Amino acid sequence: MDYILETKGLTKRFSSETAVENLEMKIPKGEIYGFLGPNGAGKTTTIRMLLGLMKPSSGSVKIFGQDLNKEKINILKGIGSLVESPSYYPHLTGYENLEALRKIVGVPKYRMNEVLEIVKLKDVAHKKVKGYSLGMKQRLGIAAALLNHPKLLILDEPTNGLDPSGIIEMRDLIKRLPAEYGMTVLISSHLLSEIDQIATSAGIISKGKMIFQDTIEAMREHAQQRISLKVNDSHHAYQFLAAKGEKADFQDGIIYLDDHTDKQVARVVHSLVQEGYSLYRVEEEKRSLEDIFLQMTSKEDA
Ligand SMILES: Nc1ncnc2c1ncn2[C@@H]1O[C@H](COP(=O)(O)OP(=O)(O)OP(=O)(O)O)[C@@H](O)[C@H]1O
Repeated sequence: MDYILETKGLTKRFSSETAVENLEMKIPKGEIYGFLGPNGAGKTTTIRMLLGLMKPSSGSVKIFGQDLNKEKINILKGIGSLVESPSYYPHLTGYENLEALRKIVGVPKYRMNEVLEIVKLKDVAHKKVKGYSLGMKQRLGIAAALLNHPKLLILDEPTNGLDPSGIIEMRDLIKRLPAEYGMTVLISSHLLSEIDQIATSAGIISKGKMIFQDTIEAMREHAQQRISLKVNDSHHAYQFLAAKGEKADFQDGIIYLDDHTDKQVARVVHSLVQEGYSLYRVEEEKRSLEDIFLQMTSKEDA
């Protein structure tokens, strides 16, 4: 697997507590990686270490296949980030604020219009920033982060404090980045629903430890409990499935399938129909992702 970012045993201890403990973060190239955890879980501390803003107590960070400790300047050239709400000169326009940053980054002027186009701020670029909504200010921050054509974009809670329309705009913007610009995105959030809607893979951190890391589909599969099948002549249908070695239960005339993937469910349905059974219902008894998330993070409390 081609990881654009990989940490090994990443740990940060403050005098009284361990904020990040033995983190093995793996971000595949081209993904939107949702870094999810309750407030105080250690997301910002991790992100600060990934950006070289804070020194780890132990462990290492590899980005673009290079060690952050050794190749910091080179690596940071390929990263764009939005870590805190950016501060602007309120009496200058969005364009003028961005222009000041462009000069620091040292990219050609034509890049200004490109990034304003990406974040959809072209129409308001010549208005003063003091009239911008928080969402517009955040998108201007992303425009600045995109100036140097980053391969990796790191966003710490970019939707915090935004109103619903601001959240939708931000979400749409982030979703376009991998496909249209070949970027990989790391986005942190304390809201599962947000990660569920934006990310393609996810890591869940709780009390400084990574408690889950996989694709979003795998995370959703965790939320799947069991499939119930309502069939005619259900007792015989159950015996037929059991004889075939399916992991199934039978209760009150209903057949339940445990731990079945979509493909396995399709296979069971197909074989029942082929055998001549009438299938009335195939239903999923589902715990919500939110339940799973709460369960995972509260387990750590126990
Ligand atoms: N400079 C510091 N000195 C001491 N403790 C710190 C420092 N920075 C963070 N911490 C502690 O480390 C833990 C993790 O904090 P962190 O800000 O990384 O969490 P977070 O997941 O980003 O949460 P939030 O979303 O609330 O910012 C917290 O308990 C916090 O109090």
